[in-house]
Amino acid sequence: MSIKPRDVQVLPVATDTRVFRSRSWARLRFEVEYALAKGTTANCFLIEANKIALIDPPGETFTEIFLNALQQRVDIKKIDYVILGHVNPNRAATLKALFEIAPQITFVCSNPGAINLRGALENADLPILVKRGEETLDLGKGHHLEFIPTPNPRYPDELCTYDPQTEILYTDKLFGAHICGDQVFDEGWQSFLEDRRYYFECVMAPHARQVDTALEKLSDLKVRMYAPNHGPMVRYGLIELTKSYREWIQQQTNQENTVALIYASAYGNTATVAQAIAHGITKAGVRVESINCEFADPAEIQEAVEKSAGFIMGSPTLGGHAPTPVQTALGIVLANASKTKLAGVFGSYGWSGEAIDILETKLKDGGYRFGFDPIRVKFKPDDKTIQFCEEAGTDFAQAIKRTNRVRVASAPASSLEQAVGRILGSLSVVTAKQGDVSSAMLASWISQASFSPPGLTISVAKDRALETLMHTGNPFVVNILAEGREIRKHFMKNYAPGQDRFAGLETTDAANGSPVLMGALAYLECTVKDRMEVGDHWLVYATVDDGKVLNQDSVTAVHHRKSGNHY
Ligand SMILES: Cc1cc2nc3c(=O)[nH]c(=O)nc-3n(C[C@H](O)[C@H](O)[C@H](O)COP(=O)(O)O)c2cc1C
Repeated sequence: MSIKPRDVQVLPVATDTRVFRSRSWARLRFEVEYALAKGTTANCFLIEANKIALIDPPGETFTEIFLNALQQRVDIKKIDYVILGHVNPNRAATLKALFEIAPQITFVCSNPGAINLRGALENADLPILVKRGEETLDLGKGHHLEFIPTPNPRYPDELCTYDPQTEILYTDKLFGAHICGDQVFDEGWQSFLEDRRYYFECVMAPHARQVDTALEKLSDLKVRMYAPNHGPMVRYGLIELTKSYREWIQQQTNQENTVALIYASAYGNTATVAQAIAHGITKAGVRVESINCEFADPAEIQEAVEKSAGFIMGSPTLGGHAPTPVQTALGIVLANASKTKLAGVFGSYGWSGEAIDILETKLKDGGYRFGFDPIRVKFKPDDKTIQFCEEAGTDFAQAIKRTNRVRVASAPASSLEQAVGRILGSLSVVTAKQGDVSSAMLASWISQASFSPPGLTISVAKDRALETLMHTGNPFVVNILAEGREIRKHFMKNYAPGQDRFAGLETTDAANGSPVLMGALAYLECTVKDRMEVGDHWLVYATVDDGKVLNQDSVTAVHHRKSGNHY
């Protein structure tokens, strides 16, 4: 497959305002938020009034092409301000290059942002205007900018910027999506909702409480457009997306069980692992309360731990130790978390990883049970590790739900459940593979849905590992089983996170790359066209692109059930 090269798309979007969309058509990074592999855009905005301001230059993957594109539109030496919605080490290369060309620049960011920026640029004397929420910045011609700090544990320095002249709210991470394309705005916004939802689940759901506070702060502004860091600008679907965000937050806060995810990360690797674990937890219907040890006060950590059904601690190893804020948090956890709470440990390290050992030993000595074995990730995780972490998170959440479920074990199936149980479905194994990541799931809720084009629907429980590979555009294979128990038994097992689902089975790759089970009766090569949220499942509609009967003599395995409340 040929992929277009990275480029920068430039377009005027409002009075005196232009967007620079640095585009990557391929997956940009191995982080769970990029897992749908639709590429992304890093959006930067230029306001040219009496003073010139640049908002959110892109990360180092784009430094060169971005600066070239910028130089063609504006004299970089005349830029007065660079406003930063958040500062991360990845942006440092571009900021350094900009500052070298244009030493007249004054940076504008939040207070925690200023600390990060001085560190990232290794320059204690950087000219920085700190915005705490009260101060404005007048660029002239009506662009009298306002600033709204919207901190959260992942981005404690997040700062939104509002321009009353254009009524654009520059939202940084809020309202983004990782999609690449030519569309600058969100006309036909419904088609972006699935990607925005996925982005929300990965980036926002683990700190839903803080996102709620941010929306509250922003709700008084008269906004015509959201200008997020990634994906299309939000103009047409602004009201609906804001409403959806509120609903998605509500879904999180309504969950019965919470896991406290307590971590620190100096360079972002441990945070990436945390995000993958968090996604695995939230997709299983358990809420995550993220705590960044560096920015949380002891009372906040104590309260989160006391309220949660389990806790997971993560730390990088720096100089053979866990950073001091992690050690302090560990002390608070040991003093306040009852022994019945399920525990977990993870961390990114370089060569020895002592911090992970310290967390493991102290919690073990403290008498806690572990929901998964300590996860040790060398430097940056790859996509297999991300999958592993996500599945470990799901297992952790399921263990918590099992422990806390009020058992109504002997309640007989109601007549409705018994009747629903009489619906028959052929028994199949759905398989999918993208890059190095593959998964499989036994499925009986599959129906033919259309004839032209040939299409089917599959119901996938939200906490299934396979669910991540079943988004719009993804290929997969339905392996229809013959009568007999062998393959069925293979896939009925409980799999450990990241475990190869296909070990010991004869498989081949279909044309779309997904595994075909040679022992199946027939297989269908499919592409996901749409998905709909139906209670605790996703209903996936897919077209069948190709298929083959592998065994003419057997009959289709059928799944007989006694109740519609069980598989
Ligand atoms: C100053 C410094 C000291 C480090 N010391 C150790 C160490 O003692 N042992 C180790 O295993 N890794 C060490 N590392 C590697 C980090 O643990 C590794 O880069 C990790 O990915 C950082 O995680 P983070 O991105 O979440 O901060 C060190 C890295 C730095 C920059």
